[in-house]
Amino acid sequence: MKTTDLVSCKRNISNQEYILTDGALEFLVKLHQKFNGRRLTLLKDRKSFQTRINEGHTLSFLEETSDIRNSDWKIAPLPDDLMDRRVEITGPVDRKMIINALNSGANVFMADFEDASSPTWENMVNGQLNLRDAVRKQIDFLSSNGKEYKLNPETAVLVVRPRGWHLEEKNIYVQNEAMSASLFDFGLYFYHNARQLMENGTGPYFYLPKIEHYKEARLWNDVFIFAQESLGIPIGTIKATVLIETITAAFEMDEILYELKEHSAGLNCGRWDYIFSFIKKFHNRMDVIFPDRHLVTMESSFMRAYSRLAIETCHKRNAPAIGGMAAQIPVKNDVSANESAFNKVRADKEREARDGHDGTWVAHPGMVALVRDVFNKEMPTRNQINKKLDYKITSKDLLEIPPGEITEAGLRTNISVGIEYITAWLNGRGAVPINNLMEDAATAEISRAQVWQWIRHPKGKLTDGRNITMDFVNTVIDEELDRLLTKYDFHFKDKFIRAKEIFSKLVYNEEFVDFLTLPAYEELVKEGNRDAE
Ligand SMILES: CC(=O)SCCNC(=O)CCNC(=O)[C@H](O)C(C)(C)COP(=O)(O)OP(=O)(O)OC[C@H]1O[C@@H](n2cnc3c(N)ncnc32)[C@H](O)[C@@H]1OP(=O)(O)O
Ligand SMILES: O=CC(=O)O
Ligand SMILES: [Mg+2]
Repeated sequence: MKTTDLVSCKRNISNQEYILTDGALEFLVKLHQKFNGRRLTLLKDRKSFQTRINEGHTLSFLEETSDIRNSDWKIAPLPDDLMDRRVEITGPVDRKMIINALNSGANVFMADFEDASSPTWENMVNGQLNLRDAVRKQIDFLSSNGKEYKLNPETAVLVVRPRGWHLEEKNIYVQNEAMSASLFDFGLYFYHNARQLMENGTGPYFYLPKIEHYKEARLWNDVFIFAQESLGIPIGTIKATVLIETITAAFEMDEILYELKEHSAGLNCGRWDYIFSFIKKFHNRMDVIFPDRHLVTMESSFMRAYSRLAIETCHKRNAPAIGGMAAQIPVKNDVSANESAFNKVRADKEREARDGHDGTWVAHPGMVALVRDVFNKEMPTRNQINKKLDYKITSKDLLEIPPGEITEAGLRTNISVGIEYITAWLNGRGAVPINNLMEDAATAEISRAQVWQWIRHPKGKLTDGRNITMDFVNTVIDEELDRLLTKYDFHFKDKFIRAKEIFSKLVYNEEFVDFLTLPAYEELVKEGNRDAE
């Protein structure tokens, strides 16, 4: 039996044969056979740890790894093209957006299979095809309005973010198991492009999302070693930046850098998932409740503490600490709202640069020049890793609850944004502008998690004293759905209704659902299968 006979592909779309070649499938099978068991065990560990937290266990820095925190070690030296990352643009793996992002003037482009992408089979396969073409500098695009897109001579350094460990790619089965989405995204990009990237003078670079424990970073490191050995590429060629975007990972920053040290390209503050993770991990705790979403900002003391701890930890280990995403994007046809959006992004980036970040993320090409100017002023050198800091952050600082009120407007926004975002996701878009803000899977997670918590928490009351009951939420969901249907002139009505059902289940389900993308993905798979019939 050939190795490729072990794989079955549930969907068939044009051109997938250029990505799912026999060699690539063989590589995916090997990754699956070697690492999927460990992935599943680590996911079980996440569940048992959640049970412990539900029973009252609080987070603290780990005893078992104190040697790693207290001893002197550094990550391996970084390649030259990762030394200056002052502006990093992110975006989905859409063909036009890849070209725009690579041409945007940013130092780095993070091509995102994760928070910014809806994982339809079409998006995932075409994303791989687009990246393959981009790496070979053979990517172009003609839009329906006749605008032509091609790469500039100088482009951003490409970094790819595969999906997180919790997700599966249900269109690919190895024997009777669905493939891990992380191994699928990583494996295909690495297999097709690692050598070409090296010939281009760069390398296979990754962002790693939603890690909850240092052993999950160890798993990635072992995947990297195996992948490099399999293709005969020197160990340490892969470089990966880990997003610190779960509350548990905030207590294990040193450990995560240590696990990946020959492959590490530092840490990034994934602020939106971090807020979500805090609410999720402590959803059962009566001393934890967050106010309206817009009141939880990087100025909130627990968020400032976390980003400062990331910077301090990285610099101690000679690693870059990259800042996060301000959600403001340029506002069309409203000069003062546009100015306000730019001012907010400027203030956010000034704080990050002054605190010691070595670069940061932007959501939109229109923000690149602004953020570059801020970092040029605040950071005249290629990075500021040499700035060794001692912010003296404690567990208590990381766990401080942000103060503030819960309002009816805040509840309505969460419900409306949640339903509108899930609708876009079911339509194949993973990042969308809503109310002049970038919304993606991470920001939408906060919205639905807050509604779940406010319904159940004794302090889940509006400022005027009304309780946030299921009945009240139900009424608001119906009203917001009607408003959305009218706003979109009843286009995508079926999708809105499906999104409302998914959102409602997420907030009514007694057990907190780990990720909204899990039930929403089931819907995508069902729809894909229907289309294929
Ligand atoms: C929490 C996190 O994980 S953050 C990281 C994940 N999230 C993201 O990456 C979101 C990235 N940003 C985006 O997807 C987009 O900016 C959105 C959805 C927020 C707004 O997109 P749009 O409504 O299309 O913006 P807008 O109409 O102003 O775009 C103007 C042009 O800029 C392009 N553009 C906008 N954002 C990007 C981007 N991030 N990358 C590349 N091109 C972009 C558009 O494609 C458009 O190009 P065109 O003029 O050639 O047609
Ligand atoms: O991935 C980034 C985040 O903020 O979440
Ligand atoms: Mg995230």
